[in-house]
Amino acid sequence: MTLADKKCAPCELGTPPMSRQWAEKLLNDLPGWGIDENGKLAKTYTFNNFMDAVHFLDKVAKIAEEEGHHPDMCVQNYNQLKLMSWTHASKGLTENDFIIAAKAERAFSGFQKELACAMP
Ligand SMILES: C[C@H](O)[C@H](O)[C@H]1CNC2=NC(N)=NC(=O)C2=N1
Repeated sequence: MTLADKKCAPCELGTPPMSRQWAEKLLNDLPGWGIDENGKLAKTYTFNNFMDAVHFLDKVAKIAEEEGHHPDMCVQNYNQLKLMSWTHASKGLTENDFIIAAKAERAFSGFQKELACAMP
């Protein structure tokens, strides 16, 4: 089962964060993702315009709500969306963060196809 097919587990307060080496291993399956200066799993997506960034934010928001696991999301530089995920309950990274990232990747490839079809 790929990360994107998994479901997020409920975030139990105090669950220890995953090891750095496990995190590095899972990063191999997530092109363009990294661990930022705050220890969050992060990626910045770039779009053709502001509204595409906002529309993709909405798609990720629906995934997060469905999974009960919510990344920080920042629309920046008018056409970029930065996602930053960590598990508040663990004050660190857990597999949930990688599941959200993998689902965002899958949503992004679908969104790119949608945009290509819409192009005149
Ligand atoms: C009660 C609710 O499920 C929890 O507070 C969830 C909500 N979304 C969450 N999102 C993230 N990123 N980390 C959490 O610990 C978390 N906990």
